[in-house]
Amino acid sequence: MSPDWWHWVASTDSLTARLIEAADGDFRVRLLAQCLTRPRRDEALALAVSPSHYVWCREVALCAGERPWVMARSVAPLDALHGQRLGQLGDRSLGSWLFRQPDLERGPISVTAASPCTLPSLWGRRSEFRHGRFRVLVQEFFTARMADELGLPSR
Ligand SMILES: C=C(O[C@@H]1C=C(C(=O)O)C=C[C@H]1O)C(=O)O
Repeated sequence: MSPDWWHWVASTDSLTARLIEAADGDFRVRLLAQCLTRPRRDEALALAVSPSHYVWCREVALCAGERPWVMARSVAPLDALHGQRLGQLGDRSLGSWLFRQPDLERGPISVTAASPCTLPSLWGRRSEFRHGRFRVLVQEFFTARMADELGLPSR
């Protein structure tokens, strides 16, 4: 992986904050879906939950203006979701809420070249955030559009 991509994929601070800066403030979260659903098999494994148990799922496009730079899919087990009021996030960034939690912990970031989302992406990463008993697996896929617009290499 090139150092330019490593700067994005391996960062442990808020991706939202980095995107706001890179997009010169013209950053938007486009909510694509927010629902209760069964996790994908790899998500169930990562969260150590049964694939038959429902999870909270949120899919967004993190955009510079109208142009998707990152596609994100976050899934959280329901048992510790109560009282987190994430259903009202709407087009506010999940990160803007996560990084306000004083006891936030972030697990290791795993990287993949695969991308299950529709838009072509060059790199994907995922990590688990914890805040008390609350856990959320956050998966982000960096699009080829972002690479083009930021002059990032193809790998
Ligand atoms: C975890 C963060 O939040 C980002 C925002 C998301 C959202 O609004 O659903 C999802 C994943 C992240 O890319 C972050 O800012 O690092």
